[in-house]
Amino acid sequence: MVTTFKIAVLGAQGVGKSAIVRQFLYNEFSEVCVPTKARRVYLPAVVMNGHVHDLQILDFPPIASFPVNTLQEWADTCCRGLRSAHAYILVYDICCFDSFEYIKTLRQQILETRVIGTTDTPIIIVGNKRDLQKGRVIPRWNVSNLVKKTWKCGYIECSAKYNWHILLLFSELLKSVGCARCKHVHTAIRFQGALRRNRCTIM
Ligand SMILES: Nc1nc2c(ncn2[C@@H]2O[C@H](COP(=O)(O)OP(=O)(O)OP(=O)(O)O)[C@@H](O)[C@H]2O)c(=O)[nH]1
Repeated sequence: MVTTFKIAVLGAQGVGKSAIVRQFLYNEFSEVCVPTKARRVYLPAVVMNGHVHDLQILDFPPIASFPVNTLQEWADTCCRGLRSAHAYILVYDICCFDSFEYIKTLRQQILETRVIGTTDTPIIIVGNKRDLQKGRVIPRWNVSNLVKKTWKCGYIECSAKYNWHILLLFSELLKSVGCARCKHVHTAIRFQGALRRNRCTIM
């Protein structure tokens, strides 16, 4: 049986959302900053412990706010598919305080506006640009403590530039989505590079 997991990647402008997704899917990184103008949809598949899982990764441009209802979601083409995601990756730049404030607000909006019964949708907080950690603005311990203990969310720091912890991020996410057969997902997901690349489409 093939299961599809819909993953929404959100964050302020320039924090590295697209870089994370592209590093995960294509093992590539670009220093060039190309702002995301419209929502991009990638449809890769991952093989985990011998089972194929379809992923729908949605790379969103920065959004003004999380849509409060389906009507608002559909009125804004950039937001489509946001409310029905199975998991959220909220990315901030460890060198930019405002980008952390942005995801803080977004997380609160997600919790307040998601439909009843879906409040257990996993949210993973990602501190990107770990390679620039000399410019870190909030101590790692403080963020990690807040995110894990108070928010009860996963916390991972990564560097899309150096492909550091990118695989870990997606494997942790899939585990938290509740993929029952994914106990050893970290090893198995390494095969993702050989996946159906032709099915990765940018819409
Ligand atoms: N040093 C460093 N630079 C990064 C990293 N990830 C992304 N960047 C750079 O940050 C800039 C923005 O990256 P994007 O992936 O376009 O960021 P984004 O969040 O998708 O941006 P928008 O779509 O405009 O919101 C680019 O110049 C990237 O090269 C990282 O891990 N380390």
